[in-house]
Amino acid sequence: MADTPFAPVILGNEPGSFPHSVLAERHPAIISQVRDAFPYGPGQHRALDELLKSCTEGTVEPLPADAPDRDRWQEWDLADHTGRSWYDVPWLWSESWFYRRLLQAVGYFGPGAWQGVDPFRPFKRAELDAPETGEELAALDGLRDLPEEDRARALLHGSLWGNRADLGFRLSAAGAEAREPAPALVADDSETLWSLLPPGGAGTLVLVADNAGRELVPDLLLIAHLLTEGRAARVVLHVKPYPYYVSDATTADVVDALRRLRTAPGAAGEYGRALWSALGDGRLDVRAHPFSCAPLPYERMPGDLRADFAAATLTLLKGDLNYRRLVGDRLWPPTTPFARVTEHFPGPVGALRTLKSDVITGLSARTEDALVAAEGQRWRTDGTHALIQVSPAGRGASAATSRR
Ligand SMILES: O=P(O)(O)OC[C@@]1(O)O[C@H](CO)[C@@H](O)[C@@H]1O
Repeated sequence: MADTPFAPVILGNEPGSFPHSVLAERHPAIISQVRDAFPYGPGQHRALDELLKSCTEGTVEPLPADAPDRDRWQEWDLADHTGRSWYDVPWLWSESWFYRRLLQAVGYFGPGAWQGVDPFRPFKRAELDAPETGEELAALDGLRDLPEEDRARALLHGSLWGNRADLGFRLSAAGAEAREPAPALVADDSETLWSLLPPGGAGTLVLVADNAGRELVPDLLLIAHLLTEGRAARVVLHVKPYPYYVSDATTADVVDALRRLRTAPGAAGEYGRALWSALGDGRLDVRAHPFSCAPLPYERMPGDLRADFAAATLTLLKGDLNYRRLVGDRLWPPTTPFARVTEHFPGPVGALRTLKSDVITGLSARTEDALVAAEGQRWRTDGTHALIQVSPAGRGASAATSRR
């Protein structure tokens, strides 16, 4: 990134800042929610107590010698951060570390009876079963008679705004759901997006999912539309290999959402059944790559994942965390071009995100000025603004074109 301005990596050590509040308040709140949701035994309670102490006033500790992912975390900078306060290492890193340690505390990685029991499952299930989800699905019937472009646009916006449904975010942004979203996007490259996914195109879309439940459902509906209308011949859906950031989608969550969709009445049920058969014949594929839970920016992705993204016509990343990982978790000047900070990406890439952390790029000076004049800096984190950003040419794009 030759002439990209210097931008500091975000740490969590500034009291009063959003990252600090996540470490000092959100993580302890998550521990107590998880503790209340399961009949854990004394060993798990002890481990949760230790985690609470470590994450609020302790330092990063090594993983046990028999941890199955020890080598991976060594590659992911664990040795560099061991012994340092959680607040003094990159915020992106300490957040991922928190979820890794929480799963360890409740026995998720086993061995033992609690192996594989998702500590966030009750919260995710409650969302999927909520009456609002049924209402959103029923509303799909109203789209039936619209021209294809209008349905595509409505489903794209459904997927975008679905990103407000983030359970971790709601823990610390009280009233976030109740606040009205701002309808105008702070950046909107949707024309470029649609030019990469034209009707009758034979391309592959990679969609990197974010939250389960009320975000994953509209993501799946968008995918169903793209496949059934021939805007994508194939879709690869990337999810998390283990529970993460409370509501992030895993394969089990995809299955839950598909079962919910398949049995819904009307258009939603049709979409659900179309997705079910697309999985059966390989037009839709689900992947859960270990790097999806890595505490690192995508710039450091491993070769096999890079190859997956390079082979896609377009990779769309959902949500705030994926955005931070895509552009780098740094305090960029907001007018830094999105295309420049995503140059490292191996192919065309886009972001669908509601703004829930300080990181932002690709704004016009006019948009930034208007946001600051109206709201100070609150627009960055309160989840009421959204963007669609697309860069049609990552570094590997020319090489990948021949494969598309
Ligand atoms: O990725 P998502 O679900 O859109 O948002 C994740 C999030 O809630 O978690 C981080 C703070 O913990 C922020 O980046 C963001 O607010």
